[in-house]
Amino acid sequence: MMSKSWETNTAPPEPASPMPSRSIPANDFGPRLLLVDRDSAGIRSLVAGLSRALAGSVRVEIVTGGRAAAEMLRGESFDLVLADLASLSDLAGKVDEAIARLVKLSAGALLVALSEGGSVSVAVAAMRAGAHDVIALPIAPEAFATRIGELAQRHGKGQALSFADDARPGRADFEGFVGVSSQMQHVYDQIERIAPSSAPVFITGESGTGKDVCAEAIHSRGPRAGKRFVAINCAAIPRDLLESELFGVVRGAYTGAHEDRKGAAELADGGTLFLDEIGEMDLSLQAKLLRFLQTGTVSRVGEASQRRIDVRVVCATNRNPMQLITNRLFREDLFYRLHVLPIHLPPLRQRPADILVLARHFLTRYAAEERKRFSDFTPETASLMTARDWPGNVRQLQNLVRRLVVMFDGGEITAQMVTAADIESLTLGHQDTPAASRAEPVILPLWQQEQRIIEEAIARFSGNITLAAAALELSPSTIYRKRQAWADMDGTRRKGAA
Ligand SMILES: Nc1ncnc2c1ncn2[C@@H]1O[C@H](COP(=O)(O)OP(=O)(O)OP(=O)(O)O)[C@@H](O)[C@H]1O
Repeated sequence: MMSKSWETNTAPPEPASPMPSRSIPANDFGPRLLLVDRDSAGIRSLVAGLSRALAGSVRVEIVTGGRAAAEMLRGESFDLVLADLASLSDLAGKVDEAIARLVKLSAGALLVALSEGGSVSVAVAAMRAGAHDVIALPIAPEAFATRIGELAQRHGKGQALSFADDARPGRADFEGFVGVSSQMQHVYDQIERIAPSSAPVFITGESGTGKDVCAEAIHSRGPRAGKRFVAINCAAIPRDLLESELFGVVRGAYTGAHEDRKGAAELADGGTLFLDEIGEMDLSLQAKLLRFLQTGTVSRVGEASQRRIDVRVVCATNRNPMQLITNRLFREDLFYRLHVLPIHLPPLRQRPADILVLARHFLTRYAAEERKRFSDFTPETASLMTARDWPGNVRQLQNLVRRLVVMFDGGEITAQMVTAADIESLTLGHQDTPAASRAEPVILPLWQQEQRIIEEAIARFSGNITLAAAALELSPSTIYRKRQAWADMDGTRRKGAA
């Protein structure tokens, strides 16, 4: 087996020169990287830069070819496997087969494929076979390190693949974000690094992790800060209206178009256009968005002429974009146009250091708003809060603290108070059922139960979706999206019955 290794905290190799062959260090506390390549100076330079940026005594093993990689993976475990797709042909004839074999052998490692001028279909095949990501080469060393850091955070390898401290003290807040964790420091650094560029940004993260906050931070930190930031939520606007909301409309283009109107893209000219919940955009509008990104021009609905527009596009989704592509709900070509600078916001449960910091921040803010005096959380409550999973992320924590402040008069927040405030959200929508119907419960499909709970919450707040969403710890856009889906299902059923 052809293999070499180096340890970065002692003697990082010169980027373009051959790697020194070293024995494996006895002291083995840092991350472990396996590079599978074809002796490519470009790739080795990237890996040398990455390993210098990582914290700890990084050990890098290099093998040429997929078979050697498989052999290495059978005997040792790694934190990160970087596989140049062009070097795997000796392992299997097809890229997906080779990647699938490496994935199987590298259990627990982050597996990233590198593709030099590779086609989109090869990248998708590698992703489908289990690669965590495919990075197209060439790429700048800094962007490469950022991408690996982002993937490590996303796939729970943030601790093993943490970046060396750059001696700057951790920031407790940043452009609307509150959070001291190393994961959030990484997010702040990424925002600072990408803000000056005009390239599209693709933000991913579970609902409530702060994707809107992130988009605004990118705008505020960049050279377009003096111009407009225009956000459009692709899930909240009915499908038929989204095109005119995005690109504008001329008078008479359709019934109800009473006047010429600019769309979000035109309004954002010179500034930033934020496309939230991009995964919900339908395929025909995706084609128009792609054309806009390719040409930099828009046509209002009902108008033949083109208008040139200069916007920076930032988009966000809480869905897995690769899954959307696989299910043919999102165009691959549009994805690769938008996915130039990716940022992932880690869920709150993966950054427990932020939970109390955020809880105290919201307590201070809402207590001031409600003119009440709260001191702090009791130690027992603090550990209870830190141990929770927070599936609704920061939004759920924020709503809970807001309810606590509204429900209680002040003082120290106890575990009992938290439980009481929580029960309120859990029992929302439950009503006493007559004994007879309790005796023979009818089990409705999950979507119907969900629909009932959501509609009851909306009714309870007199039709105010924002308040209903807050009580249910959902985003308003999720409610809009679900209502649209139920309406579509209704329409389909009616058509079927006719
Ligand atoms: N790190 C943070 N610090 C302070 N507030 C935060 C942070 N993250 C999120 N928030 C707050 O949590 C709420 C939800 O954030 P945001 O709307 O940005 O989430 P999201 O990821 O876009 O959610 P969704 O996908 O449901 O739209 C907002 O009120 C936001 O201000």
